[in-house]
Parts: sequence; structure tokens; C-alpha cells
Amino acid sequence: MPTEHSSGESTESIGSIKNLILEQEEAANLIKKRSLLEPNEIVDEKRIVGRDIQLTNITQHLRVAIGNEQPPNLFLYGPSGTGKSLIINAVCKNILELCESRDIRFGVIQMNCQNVGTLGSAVYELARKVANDVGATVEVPEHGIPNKKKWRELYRLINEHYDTIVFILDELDMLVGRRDMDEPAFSRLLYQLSRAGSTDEITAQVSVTAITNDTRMMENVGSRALSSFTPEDVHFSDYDASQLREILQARRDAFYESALSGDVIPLAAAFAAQTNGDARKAIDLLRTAGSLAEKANVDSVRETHIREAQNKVERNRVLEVTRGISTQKKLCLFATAAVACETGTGAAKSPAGYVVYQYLTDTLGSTQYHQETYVNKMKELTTYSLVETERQSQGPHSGSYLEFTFGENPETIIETLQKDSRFNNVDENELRVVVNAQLGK
Ligand SMILES: Nc1ncnc2c1ncn2[C@@H]1O[C@H](COP(=O)(O)OP(=O)(O)OP(=O)(O)O)[C@@H](O)[C@H]1O
Repeated sequence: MPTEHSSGESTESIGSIKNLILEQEEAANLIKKRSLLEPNEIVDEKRIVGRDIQLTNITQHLRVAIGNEQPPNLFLYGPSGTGKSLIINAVCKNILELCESRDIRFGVIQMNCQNVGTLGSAVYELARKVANDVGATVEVPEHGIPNKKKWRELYRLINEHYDTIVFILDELDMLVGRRDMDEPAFSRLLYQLSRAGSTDEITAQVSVTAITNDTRMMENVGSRALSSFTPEDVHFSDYDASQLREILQARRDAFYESALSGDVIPLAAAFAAQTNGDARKAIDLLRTAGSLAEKANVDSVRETHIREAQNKVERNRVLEVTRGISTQKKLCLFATAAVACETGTGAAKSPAGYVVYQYLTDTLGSTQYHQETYVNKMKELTTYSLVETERQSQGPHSGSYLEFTFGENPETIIETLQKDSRFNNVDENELRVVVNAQLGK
């Protein structure tokens, strides 16, 4: 019998939500340690696999800190999810422990530069992180003072509390700063930090590790910074399927025993290797598949759940990209994906794509641009990693064309774009006829 509060609300609904939670808990019997499948979880070192070269390399450079010597600067570069943050943090954590046992005041300060904004904010944020690390306070205000004073405060905190400090600057290329400056903020930050160590402004030993996905970042570092920041480069490449398999195997215990059927890990690794070779994606795929299996109330995660998870992850990604693009770009993408669906290879040639684009603009009454514009719009879409382009030759006398290859399933792209009501009037059968005519089918 439901009881009534003075507000008149029934408590029956609260009771049934509790039951629902308990029922769901009972059904969710596949994932045991969810945190192991979280993308930002810092896993312990026994779970790190497939990065021996980078691990050895970075250790060799930074280990001098345990002898109270200055470690060199480092530049870690490579695509997303290839272990850059994981490896540098794991090495620093161990050095920190060894330094502690030797009474060396070693510090590691990490900052993600993505949302920092300006050089002044970056310096203040570093000072705040240092103060936090040593239990002190920043003694200058965040706003309304010149950067020089912020730098001085940062130096003071470092000199008072450390023998050696390593700054890990993640996604450093994102720290562009004010547009009116002729040198990007990341370059000025690198210059100041690395130069301060060689002047008497900082008495502690400073080492800077710059991390980026942008292999060309160093090209935008100014000449002053280049002469003081001379890092050791460490490259991180995409993982292949067998490395991703090992990474996932090392987290198998995130699931209860026998909750994963035999082919699940190899399939998740193969999917992730096919798209980007990104460990974060592989882990995400396994987590999504696990949740789907739990929701379906079955006793193990199977191949079908991985396939379903892959579709879901792909759909989300395509949705995220296509939400923000113009109608013209959507038309170009739709046309090209329609060709790629029929070729069966996930690739489409630009001349065929353009004819289908013309058909679409005619059918939908949209503005129609020249082939060059169509090609340019497709090229612009490569920045979202949805599609890649490659110039192909048709032979010595026939010129060349562009080939577009989709990273995601082109059918998913079509399905996602069809959710936009502007594509309602496209007759699928007629479209297929137009595409097949271009493919000579
Ligand atoms: N070699 C590995 N062994 C185990 N887990 C890994 C490995 N490489 C990456 N991972 C896992 O993948 C995820 C992403 O790794 P990490 O953050 O180090 O990538 P990153 O290269 O720094 O990427 P980004 O440039 O996007 O920041 C993390 O959850 C990490 O634990």
C-alpha cells in the first residue's frame, strides 16, 4: 500500500525505482571492474603491453633524475590513443617513488593545454598545480597582473619545493593563445620554461615533456624556442590488431570469468585496428559490448555484441561529425558514400561521386556547384578522419581522379544523413540505379 507524504506524493514510485536498481544489479553480472574499461583510468603497469621501445627510451632519458641530474626535454608525438600519456606517467610515477626513497625532491606536473587559452592562463595554471602538489598557495592573483609576475611566482614555488621537476604538457599544440601574437603561445611557453632552467631564475632542474598528435607542431615553434627546447623525440605509432589484442587481454579481468566468449577480444581488436589503431577505441568497444550484453540479460558477451557496439560507436561518431557540417558538405558526403556502398570496397572515385552529387542536388532542388567545389568539400571532410583521399592516375593520357576511402562504414553514413529531413525525398531505388550506372553495373 503506497504511503502518502504531506506533499501528497506517493512513495510507491521510490520503492519501485529501488527494485529496478536491484533488478538491474542482478542482471548486470558480466562486468566486474568497470573502471578497467574507463578511457581515463590510470591502469597499473602490469597492464601496459606493446610499448617496450618507448618505455625503455623514455626511462633511459628520465632516469638520471634519481641521481639528482637534470633529465632532457622530451617530445612525444603520434596519433590519439597510442599510449603517450600512459607511458610518460608510468615512468614518472616510478621515478617519483625512487626519488622519494633517496630524499630527492622530484615533482611531476601535468597540464592538458586543450582548454587553457592564453600563455598567462597557462603559467597561472602551472603555478596552481605546483602549489597544489606541495600544499602551498599561489600568492599572486589570477587576473589583472602582467605575465612576468605569474612567471616569477611559478619560479618561486619551484625553487622552494623541488630539486627536479618534470612538466608534462599534453596536447600542447592546442595552446595557440592570442591571434595577434606572431608566435603561438605554446612556443613562448616552451621558450620560457626551457630557458629558465639555464639562467639563474630557476635553481631547480627543469625538464619539459611536450605531447601532441600533430607531427608538424615543431614546425611552428619559433627559432628562440627551438634553440632552448631541444627535445629527444619519441614516436608512438598506431597499434596493430595483435597489440590491441594484448592490451585487451591484459584487462580481461574487468569481466567475470567466462563472461567473454572466445572470439570477442580478437574481433574488438580487429575493428579498432581497422579504423584507427587507437587503444582507447578498442577498450571503449569492449565496454560498450559488455553493457549491451548486460542489457540483453545474456550470460556472456558475444561477437554480435561487439558488432552492435561497433555500429553504435560508428553511428555516434558519424552523428557527431555530420551534426556540424553544411548542407552542401552533407550532399557531397551522401553522394560519395552512396557510391562507396555499391563498390563494396568502401572507396569511391570522384567522377562517379560528382555525378551522384548532381543527381541529388537536382532531385532536392539544391544549389549545384562545379566538380572542383565538390572535390574541395570532400577534401575538407578529411579533417574529421571520416574519409581519406588519394590521387589516382587513369593512365598516361587520361588524367587523374581522387579516390575517397571511408574510415567508417559508408552505409552508417547514409543512414545517419537520412535522419536529416532534407534527404527524405531521395528515392533509394532510383539512387541505386544512378550509382550503378556510374559503376558500369
Ligand atoms: N600499451 C598500452 N597498454 C595498455 N593500455 C593502453 C596502452 N596504450 C594505451 N592504452 C590505454 O588507452 C587509453 C588511451 O591511452 P593514452 O591516453 O596514453 O593515449 P594518448 O596517446 O596519450 O592519446 P591522446 O593523444 O588522445 O591523449 C588509456 O586508457 C590507456 O590506458
